[in-house]
Amino acid sequence: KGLRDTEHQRASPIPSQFSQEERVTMKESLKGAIQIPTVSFNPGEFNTTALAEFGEYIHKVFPTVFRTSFIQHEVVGEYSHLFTVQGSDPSLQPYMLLAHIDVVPATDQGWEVPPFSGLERDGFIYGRGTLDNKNSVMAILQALELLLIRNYIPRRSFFIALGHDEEVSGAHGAQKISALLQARGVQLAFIVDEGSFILDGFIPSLKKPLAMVSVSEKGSLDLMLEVNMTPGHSSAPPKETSIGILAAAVSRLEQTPLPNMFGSGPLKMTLQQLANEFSFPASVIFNNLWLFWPLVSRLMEREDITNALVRTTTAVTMFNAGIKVNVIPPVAQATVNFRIHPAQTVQEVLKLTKDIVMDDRVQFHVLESVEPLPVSPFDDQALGYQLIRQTIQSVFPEINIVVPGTCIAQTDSRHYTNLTTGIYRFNPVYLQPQDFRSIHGINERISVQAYESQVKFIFEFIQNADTEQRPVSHLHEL
Ligand SMILES: CCCCCCCC/C=C\CCCCCCCC(=O)N[C@@H](Cc1ccc(O)cc1)C(=O)O
Ligand SMILES: [Zn+2]
Ligand SMILES: [Zn+2]
Repeated sequence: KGLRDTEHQRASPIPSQFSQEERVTMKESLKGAIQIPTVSFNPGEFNTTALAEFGEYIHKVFPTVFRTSFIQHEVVGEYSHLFTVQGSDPSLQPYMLLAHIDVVPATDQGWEVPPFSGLERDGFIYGRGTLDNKNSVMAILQALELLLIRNYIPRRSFFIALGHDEEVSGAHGAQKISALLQARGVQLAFIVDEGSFILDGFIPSLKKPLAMVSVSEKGSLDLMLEVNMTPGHSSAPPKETSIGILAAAVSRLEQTPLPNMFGSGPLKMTLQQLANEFSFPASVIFNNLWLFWPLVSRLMEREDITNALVRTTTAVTMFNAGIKVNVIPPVAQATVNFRIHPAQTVQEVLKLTKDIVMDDRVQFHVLESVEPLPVSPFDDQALGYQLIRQTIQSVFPEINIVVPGTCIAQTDSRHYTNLTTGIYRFNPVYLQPQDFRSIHGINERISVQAYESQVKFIFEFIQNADTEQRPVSHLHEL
């Protein structure tokens, strides 16, 4: 099912087998990348020394990529990198692989090894960026380097875009690369970015791992709530202060989750495709969602991660108030980060929020908002989705569940909707719930074997993408 077997759709003509020396080199290169603290702190506030060092580092560890005549390398926005790999067949529409080189900050606290040490312990490489997202940066370039060493020449052109500020919104990296490509008239067949994994143990009644390819991503609304009151002496306080009023408003928001949207958006398709993978009685429940949806939607609300799939989430992330111990505070401010369900809009969330707070003394300031992303095609004709499926089947033959899903966070790919309608978020790496918590958390790590598999996946994916787009039609399946 999926891509038609044409003469060009051979199973990876260059075998994805790497020598012992290559395997050691690839893991050491990843460790070196982790040791460069390319931290993004705030929009416009990055470790520029580290970002510059990272640029030099990739030149050093991937020399063939940089000296190949059909690959053009450009630095965009000072620290982001755009590679244009010219294929031999201009009739094939190009695609793009995305990753980001920046990471969120990390202190040593709670880590088994320092977060920028890149140390290997018991078969795992530890460090900030091992899952998010230097693994992808390095695996993409590593796979290309290994292909080039084997004299590979692609048929289909592709781009590699490595942003340097994804963790603080991508305005200087991805957004600029996107504008540059648009100005050049580029239209892409599809994009592959971070944003989902091979999920293992996320659904209690499903014992098998499943590959979830995110075909949409949630939107967001950063809302600042503000209360202004007359300041005064704390010895004769008013009945309510700006802090008390704001705290009550914020508490109402936390206590009143936005509506459960189960049944709308890509989740329904995800569960329908998963239905037959459950054993009895869960299989009956998932095959009859028309009857059991109230039960399933309630079960999903129970866990934070699955709750994030069924509704717009509300997270109070900042709270500032007070200037001195004996001064009634003039102003109190709180910032709330909403992650918007694909079936809702920014305006709807704003209205619901005002209705919940129901207090005229609370002012609302929209700091930033992004609508949820459209759903990318994932049918038999969808080249990007089918190539990911095909490559999963070959690299991870033990995985027989590949489903479309929704990314609960945001990715740089949102800056590229002007270039393609096919945006797929998938990291070919096994992820368990405790690994999920390590992303932006502590003890982020990747096993050496998982990293090798990721390189193998991209090595095969690039070759598989050389197929002509001849997806299987339903007629041929009859
Ligand atoms: C039914 C099956 C259960 C499915 C469970 C889903 C599990 C989710 C698995 C993986 C998701 C991992 C997502 C990783 C990507 C993280 C990307 C990220 O952190 N992006 C930032 C971007 C951002 C946005 C706004 C800003 O001001 C700064 C940065 C984010 O916060 O979203
Ligand atoms: Zn990331
Ligand atoms: Zn991140």
